Order: sequence, then structure tokens, then C-alpha cells
Amino acid sequence: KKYVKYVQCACMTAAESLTTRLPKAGETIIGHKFFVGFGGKGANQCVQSARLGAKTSLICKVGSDSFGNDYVDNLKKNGISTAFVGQTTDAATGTASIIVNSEGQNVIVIVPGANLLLNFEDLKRASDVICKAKVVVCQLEITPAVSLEALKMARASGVKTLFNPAPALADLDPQFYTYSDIFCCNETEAEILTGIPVGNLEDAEKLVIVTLGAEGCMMISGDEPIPKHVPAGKVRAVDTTGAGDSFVGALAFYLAYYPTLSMEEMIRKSNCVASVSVQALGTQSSYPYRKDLPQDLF
Ligand SMILES: Nc1ncnc2c1ncn2[C@@H]1O[C@H](COP(=O)(O)OP(=O)(O)OP(=O)(O)O)[C@@H](O)[C@H]1O
Ligand SMILES: [K+]
Repeated sequence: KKYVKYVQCACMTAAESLTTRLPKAGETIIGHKFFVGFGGKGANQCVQSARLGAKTSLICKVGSDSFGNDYVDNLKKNGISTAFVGQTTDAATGTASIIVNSEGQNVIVIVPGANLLLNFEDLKRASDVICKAKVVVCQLEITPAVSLEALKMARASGVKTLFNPAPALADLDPQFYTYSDIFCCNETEAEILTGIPVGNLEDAEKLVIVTLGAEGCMMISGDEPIPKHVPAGKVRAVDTTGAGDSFVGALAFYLAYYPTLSMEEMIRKSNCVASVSVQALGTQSSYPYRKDLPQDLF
């Protein structure tokens, strides 16, 4: 199989301003630091997989603007195929404008922009990549119906599906459960999602993983219905931003390249990768490369 993994996703430019306090409505204040980074859950996950050595292709849409051009360069630098990264003049590249005060409190405005223009036609164009992948990973930062369609296309070709229901939707279409082999969310998302009728969970996915920050993860599967705790190692965390995406990206890598490992072992290794990411600042900037990790992870 040519593409061992494909992520269908959102790309966002994150512009962050640091100030002593958050401005009030109508107020202008002076901050002391500004930086721009690359984000979006799907893209983050894809970058982490690629840095572990996975062959990846991203299906997404950015604007025909400087943020979009920079994002395409960033993906290429990470060795990710951009054959299905569309650029549109109908919307701007997705952005997250973030203001953080000295207590670490923040206000964030996300404008999804071009991400919401990714459509069924784009999926059709990429169908060869989707259907020949080993693993397809989807999230909810694009139009949910498009994510669901990608999962269905993958499933129809026997491709393993990993779904990360983030950001969480209270009224998630129950079909997402049916078309996900692995359903991986964090505690907050699990809380929002538990409004789903239990009947849907029963005829659903083969495995549910809930990530628990420093505590690692809980896993529960059809084969092993008793929840199992897979702890993360003790590390000195400096910035946990993006840890969830590092975990999902790592898990996708192990599913594609080490399919004979037990799920527990894949989760243990993915915890190790994500726990490295919390020891560095930022999101993609904190994701480890294969060469910098203990070699017993491979
Ligand atoms: N303090 C920590 N120490 C060790 N590992 C951690 C720590 N925080 C997170 N991790 C690792 O990262 C994984 C994901 O963390 P978490 O559950 O906080 O995800 P998240 O809430 O989606 O994170 P974020 O939204 O900040 O990206 C955990 O399962 C664990 O493997
Ligand atoms: K980090």
C-alpha cells in the first residue's frame, strides 16, 4: 500500500499575543510578545505521525493567502504529502487569535474559514489515497458531514478508522460511532458526549480511549469490556498544549506500522510520545522526532 496513513483535517494559523491582563470591550492595551504558530487538530496529528516516520497525506483546505502558503510549506517541511491540500480564494486560511494574560488565562477566537469549504468533491478527488491508506484519522474541525463521509469511504475499503471527536459536539451523529474502529477523546469531550444513548455505544466502535492528561488513558473495547488504565510516565510538564494531538498522531503511527502490537502496548507507547511533547513549549514545535525518542518505542 502506497499511503500508510492519511489524515483528514483542519489547518489553522494560531496568532498569540501575551499581555499582563485581558482587554475589556473597546479597550486597546499593549502586549509584550506576539508569535504565530501552526495548528489545527488534524494537521497537528499528521505532523506528529510524520515525525515518527509515517508516510502521510493530508486532505484539507487553506486560503490562497500568505497564511495558506506558509502552511503548505510547513507541511512539506514535515514530509507530508500536500497533493490534496486545496487552496481557495473563497475564504481565508483558518485562524485562531489568542490573547493570554500573565495568569495564563486566555480568550480565543477561531475563524474556521477555508476549513469549512472542504467538501465531498474534495474527498472524491482524494478517494484513491483514502481507500489505499492503512489508517484514516478524522476530527470535527471541518464540516462534520465531510468527516463522516471520509470515515465511510475508508470503512468501505477496509481501512482502519481512528476518530477524534474534537472539538466535541453534544449532538454528535451516532453514525460516527458506527464508522470508527477507534474512538479517542479527552475527558471534557467524553463529558459532552455522554448524552449519546447507550444503545449507540453498544453496536458501535471496537475500542474507546479516553485520554486523562498526566494520568495517561483509559481504554475499553468490545473484547475487553472492563475499563483498563494505561498510565503515562512521570515527567516535568512545562506546556501540555497539543498533547492530545500528539497522542492521536502517535497512535495512528502505531496502528499503521505496528498493527500486531496489542492495543494496550500501542497506547503505552503513544503515552510516551505525548509525554515528551508536554516537556516543550508550543504545539507542533513540541512534537518529538523519531531520532530523539527512546529507540525501544520502534
Ligand atoms: N502532565 C503530563 N504528564 C505526562 N503525560 C501527559 C501529561 N499531560 C498529557 N500527557 C499525555 O498526553 C495525552 C493527552 O493528554 P490530555 O488528555 O491532556 O489531552 P488533551 O486534553 O486533548 O490535551 P490538549 O487539549 O492540551 O491538547 C495523555 O494521555 C498523556 O499520554
Ligand atoms: K507542548
